[in-house]
Amino acid sequence: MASAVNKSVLSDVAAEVKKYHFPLEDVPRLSCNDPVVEQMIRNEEPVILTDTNLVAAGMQWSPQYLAENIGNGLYTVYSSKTQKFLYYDDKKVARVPDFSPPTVHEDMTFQNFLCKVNKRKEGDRWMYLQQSLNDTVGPPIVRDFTTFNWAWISEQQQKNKWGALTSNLLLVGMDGVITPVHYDEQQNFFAQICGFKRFILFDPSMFGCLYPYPVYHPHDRQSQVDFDNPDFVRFPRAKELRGRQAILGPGDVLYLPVYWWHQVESVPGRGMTVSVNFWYKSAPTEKIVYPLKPQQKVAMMRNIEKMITDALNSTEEVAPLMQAMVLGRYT
Ligand SMILES: O=C(O)C(=O)C[C@H](CCCc1ccccc1)C(=O)O
Ligand SMILES: [Zn+2]
Repeated sequence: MASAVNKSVLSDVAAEVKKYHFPLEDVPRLSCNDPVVEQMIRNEEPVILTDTNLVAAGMQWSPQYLAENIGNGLYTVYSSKTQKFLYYDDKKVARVPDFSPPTVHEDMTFQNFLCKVNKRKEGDRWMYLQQSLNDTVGPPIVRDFTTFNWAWISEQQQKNKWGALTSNLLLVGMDGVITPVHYDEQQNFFAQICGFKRFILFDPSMFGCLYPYPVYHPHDRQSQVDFDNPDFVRFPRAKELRGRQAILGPGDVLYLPVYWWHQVESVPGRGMTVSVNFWYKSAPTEKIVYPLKPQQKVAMMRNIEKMITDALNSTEEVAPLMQAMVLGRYT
């Protein structure tokens, strides 16, 4: 089945995207009927699926269509002085005294968001609407939502023993916006509807090269490494990074396995992007099998960090204690 996005457009987009200091290999683009796909999802390997028809009627969700049909509910719109939208957890801001949020978010109607985007001038803040779909959306959107390919995605959920669908995040970005490299703790089927998104992916074993913020920090799960200006003094192992790239066009779906690092770029010059993700709780670990998977080691490190921080009841004492435990003893 011909993939919805044609190959020559994809190679044009591939030539346009930014180059970074690390090598990238292409993520395979396969039909969801290809038997290899089932194995890749089972093995938690990223793969682009070209013909799931996952969002079905949602393929008509252009920014204009959404403005006309989504109703007058309020949506969370992030704005940033730069193209980067480094996510932060509001609930953890209090614990880091001099934390200055890199973005601000404001609730507004979809129509107001689109109006602000259309009249934005050079030098104005960049804007990115990121909102979980809920029942406040207008009836046409609810109807489109029911046409999603729930049979197919529920089959993936069951076959891989994933937990519940936790949310569908609606993402509407100006072209050029970037979500810097981070990992999530959920399985993700990411559906691209409008425009082109370039994913840079790193497998979970690269945790040591990406230097995530402390777990208690508002930027928990985000890397401290700035790909546009990597500080190889503070983060020397960033030099060892080797990644994968997935360029998604309208109709493409990326299977993004839990704990896999990803940076998401709305390709400049290719129009506003509209995407919907499907976040699922990951399968519970039934039986511990050795050697442990990198994902399990990341989960362990997170638990240990939380335990030590809570037990010390102070963030300043975490590093000295862990250094005393390891330096000169295990290194
Ligand atoms: O679907 C995913 O996982 C993505 O990262 C998609 C990404 C926006 C996600 C925003 C976000 C980042 C961290 C925590 C919660 C929300 C994009 O498409 O720009
Ligand atoms: Zn993410």
